Amino acid sequence: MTPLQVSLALVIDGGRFFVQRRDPAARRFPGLWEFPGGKAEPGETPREALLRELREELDWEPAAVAPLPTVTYTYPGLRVVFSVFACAGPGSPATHLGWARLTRAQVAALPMPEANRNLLPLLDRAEQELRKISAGAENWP
Ligand SMILES: Nc1nc2c([nH]c(=O)n2[C@H]2C[C@H](O)[C@@H](COP(=O)(O)OP(=O)(O)OP(=O)(O)O)O2)c(=O)[nH]1
Repeated sequence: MTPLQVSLALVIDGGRFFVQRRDPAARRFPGLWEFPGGKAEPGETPREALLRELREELDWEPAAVAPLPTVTYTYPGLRVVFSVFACAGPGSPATHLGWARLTRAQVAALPMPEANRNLLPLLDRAEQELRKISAGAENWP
């Protein structure tokens, strides 16, 4: 099974994570909550896919991006490799979907796709990794 390459953003502001609600009419995981991101296009690096998805989905560009460990998850008939990045920056993501900024505990209580349970440990590391790469950066925070 060729894995699907998906880039995801843990967008952090004030210790809270940005989540959005999938379309209730979506083919897969209708109405569940998720992190912004999506499938990489052929030839794209995970980071390029991330930045494109954030631009397309949220009209937003992060000022700081920190890579987190990759997570692989196998759904029935679908293997997904998640390239996860902690992101922060000024401005507000804009989406037509329902959205919220929530604490880690609130995110953990949301109905999300199965795979996301394996992403939760990364929420603890996200802020820490961002601080490391943003040390000295002017725009953040
Ligand atoms: N964006 C996002 N996708 C997720 C999360 N968790 C999770 O299992 N996924 C899955 C759903 C999709 O199969 C895939 C992301 O692909 P996508 O966002 O480009 O595609 P899509 O919603 O149109 O989904 P699909 O019907 O094409 O599979 O990863 C998550 O937190 N965020």
